[in-house]
Amino acid sequence: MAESSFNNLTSLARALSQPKLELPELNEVSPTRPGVQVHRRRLLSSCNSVESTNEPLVSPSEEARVLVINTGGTIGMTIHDNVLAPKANAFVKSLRKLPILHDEAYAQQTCLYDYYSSESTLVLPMCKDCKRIIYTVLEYSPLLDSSNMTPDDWGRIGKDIEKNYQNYDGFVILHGTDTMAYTASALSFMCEHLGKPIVLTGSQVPIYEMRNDGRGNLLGALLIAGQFVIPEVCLYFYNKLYRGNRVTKVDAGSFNAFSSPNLQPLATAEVDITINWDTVWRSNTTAKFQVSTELNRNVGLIRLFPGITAATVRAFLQPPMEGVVLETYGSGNAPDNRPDLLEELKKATDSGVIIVNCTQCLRGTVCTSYATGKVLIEAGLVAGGDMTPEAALSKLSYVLAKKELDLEAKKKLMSQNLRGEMNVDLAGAKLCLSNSRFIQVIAKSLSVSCKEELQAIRDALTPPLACAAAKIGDVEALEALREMGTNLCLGDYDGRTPLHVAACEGHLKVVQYLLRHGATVYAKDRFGDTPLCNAVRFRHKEVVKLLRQTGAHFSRDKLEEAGTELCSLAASSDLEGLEIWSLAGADLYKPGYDGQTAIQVAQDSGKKEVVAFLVQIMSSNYKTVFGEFNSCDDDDDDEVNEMLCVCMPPPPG
Ligand SMILES: NC(=O)C[C@H](N)C(=O)O
Repeated sequence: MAESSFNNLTSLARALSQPKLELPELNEVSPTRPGVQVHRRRLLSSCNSVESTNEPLVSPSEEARVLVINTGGTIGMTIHDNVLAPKANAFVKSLRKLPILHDEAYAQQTCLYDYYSSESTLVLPMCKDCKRIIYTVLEYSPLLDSSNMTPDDWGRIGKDIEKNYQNYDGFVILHGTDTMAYTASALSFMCEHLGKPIVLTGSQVPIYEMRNDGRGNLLGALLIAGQFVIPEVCLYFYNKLYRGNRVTKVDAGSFNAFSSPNLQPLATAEVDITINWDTVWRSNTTAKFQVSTELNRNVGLIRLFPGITAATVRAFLQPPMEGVVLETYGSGNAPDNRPDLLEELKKATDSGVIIVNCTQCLRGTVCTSYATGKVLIEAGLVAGGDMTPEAALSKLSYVLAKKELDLEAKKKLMSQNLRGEMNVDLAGAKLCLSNSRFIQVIAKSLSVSCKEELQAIRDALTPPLACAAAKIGDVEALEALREMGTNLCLGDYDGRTPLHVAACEGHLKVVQYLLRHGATVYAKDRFGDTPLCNAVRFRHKEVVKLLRQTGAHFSRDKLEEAGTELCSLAASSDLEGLEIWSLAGADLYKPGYDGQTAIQVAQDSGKKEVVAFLVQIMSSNYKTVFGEFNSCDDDDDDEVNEMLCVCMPPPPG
């Protein structure tokens, strides 16, 4: 494998040295953004209360938006009758007074509250990279101690994320710590084809107290959700970002309350925030994000202990029980001298109950090294690998709710890795690029000795190599790079990913390949552009369609500026441009900076073919949204006419 990958890379290197081949030109693929943010600028200029500060105003392309869903937990609790309980409607007010969590001067200067029409929208002070993170807090009522949470609450969170998915770059869920590992695990399964970060956090001491861990946890979660495209449900606590379905609460009294025993953290927030990109889950889909709130409640956890009676096990496994996590000893062992117990387990699995074998140990995996483990396979249990009991339970709940699957298919899903919750490939650990000859040869010629330097070379070299392969449409080279462990969602020095480059070039096959192998449609380069913006700019219709199908969308600011862009395309009779903007999701009814819509511009300048073209797209968009209308039906005709009246200017006089 190493040899063939090396050969591929050699041919890639050879291809790169051919004179006819052009390396990606930054100017070509990184358009500037004329006419940006007209709407926000208008608001800014109408804002009278601008106080001058020394800080430069940040254009909205350098802003990220995060939705904070506050479900409760200690972070927002106060003491009543000597006990801690959640306090409603106090959280945002208190954040406003904390300069590390809200920059009031910037909010006033940029008319933040007017623009987002929300008093619950706040803004962090400027980040190191001059980025602003704007966050809106959605507070649930009632706020809950997480001991009171149920799967209904998980469903509510999931639905709120789904509803707001397009409007935010990331999501932070404030949650009590007691059941946070369960919620994080459940959300990780419920969120299908996730492309943006969802970060759960909370605290051990309320944010209102002088010494607390809430401020640091919230700040860290916001910085991660706003700055990095980590397409996972994560949990941030005490300077570490974990995969949500790998954590467990291990300490009731420490700020360091969580542990991820079988997977290293996804990121650490020390002097710098360092993301461990090799561990971050990579999306591999061309499907849109959706939340599945169907969960099966007939599931449970039972912990084996010496002397457990068969009667206890039998009672637990009675209908309506459909799925059970059995917490076993060590590497998945149970007594093999207890036929009564094994018989109860066998009876249950024969009658269709799925029983998953998870270890009681904090660290390690279930395997069949012992006779005492083998008996459980014979009893029909599914091996849970290194899953936490929290993850196994919520996975059961999610999988059992899939009505379209039969029992065998459900069991198979339980033993597969769905969201990085288990490691099923411990034996065949992948060849890592830092071990490959290619990198080693370069490292040697640069006299690199230590692992960190080798990694730095790998991280600097592989994204541009992947971008170069994307530029020439070379899927084979990309495959070779991937097989050697390259993370294809990483960007080059300008944050431009192979997907950006393939979108510019219109290489549909490469785009398809990348989307199935870890690329994210939400990657923004240093100019704030996504692959969708690039595909629109270079007019690659099929790529635009595929990116849209995968859930790509314009940002709020881009949608604002679309009106002006559409008017100028209409004025220059650019039908192709109008079509591609419409395919990319621009609203053809959106007025430009002077209040005119594209169709009005075309009408005023006598461009009949443009008017006809726009009417045609608008009516076919209308049919897609509202279904085919029957021309014999007067009511439907009225609806279409009404629609056309809206987009047409009023008759003269
Ligand atoms: N630290 C906490 O948040 C504990 C609290 N009882 C909760 O889970 O809501």
